[in-house]
Amino acid sequence: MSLVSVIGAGSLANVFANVLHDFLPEFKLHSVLARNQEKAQVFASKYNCSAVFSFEDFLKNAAPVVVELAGGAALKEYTLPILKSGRTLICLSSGAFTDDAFKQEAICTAAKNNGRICIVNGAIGGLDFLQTCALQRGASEVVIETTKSPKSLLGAPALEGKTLDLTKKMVVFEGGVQEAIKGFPKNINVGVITALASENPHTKVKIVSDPEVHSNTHKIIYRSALADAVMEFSGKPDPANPKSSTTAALSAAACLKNLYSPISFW
Ligand SMILES: NC(=O)C1=CN([C@@H]2O[C@H](COP(=O)(O)OP(=O)(O)OC[C@H]3O[C@@H](n4cnc5c(N)ncnc54)[C@H](O)[C@@H]3O)[C@@H](O)[C@H]2O)C=CC1
Ligand SMILES: O=C([O-])CC(=O)C(=O)O
Repeated sequence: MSLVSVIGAGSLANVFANVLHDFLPEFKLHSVLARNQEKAQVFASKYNCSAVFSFEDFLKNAAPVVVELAGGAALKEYTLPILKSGRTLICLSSGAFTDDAFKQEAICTAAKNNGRICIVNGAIGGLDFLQTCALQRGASEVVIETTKSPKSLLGAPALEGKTLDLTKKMVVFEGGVQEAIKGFPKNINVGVITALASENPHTKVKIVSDPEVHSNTHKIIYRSALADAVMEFSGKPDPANPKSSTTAALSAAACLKNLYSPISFW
């Protein structure tokens, strides 16, 4: 049985733990690092793992694979020490890697210490295709259009002081990935990973608020001399947190499964 530790005891961490418990009995949750003590105790007793509240204590005893399901700030704070300890870090809040200096330091730290960073597909798919095409570079266009209901977008820093029309479809953002993740840190990690996997820093992001939708939809348009693709992913918002699609947590579980499996799908 392989052990895994998680950072965060929120919506996606619970989905992840459930999937492990119900469908991947070859894995056992070892520990959870959390901020909210009450949530963490409930999580720890439900999934029979230990709850830890200090990162230093967590790192001393963490499993060889750590899964981040906590947010960009947490990922930035914990990535380097986790990699220095030679562990594998599976991460969801990959928007943190728009900071190029941080990304390069993480890669160097992983390389030096036999650590590993796995950026998962999260709420989308197709990172394999984008990375495959990036081997010959030169994408002429990469666009991601994300559509969510207003309640999935509310609370985003970019919307502060603005009125979001709760009755009409509207474009709430158009621009680059850097600006997008700053303005919508809990909504557009998928935009960052699209840009990273396609190695296209000019990836364009459009975010649409649509009161009529009941899914989080991400449409990726990729064009290059080598191949064109249109990929659209529509996932149900997690009932506990409508900002996040439930499949994002499943994607971390699938990544974990691939890490240990004699057969993997790339
Ligand atoms: N790549 C992707 O496709 C997606 C990525 N995400 C990322 O996953 C994150 C988690 O999503 P949810 O579970 O829905 O959010 P959530 O808000 O339900 O849960 C996050 C949990 O992490 C905890 N947390 C925050 N900072 C922490 C820290 N420094 N140490 C320990 N715990 C900490 C919070 O207390 C909270 O319980 C999102 O913030 C987002 O960055 C979410 C959806 C899709
Ligand atoms: O869950 C989703 O649909 C996408 C998301 O929040 C993100 O990429 O941050």
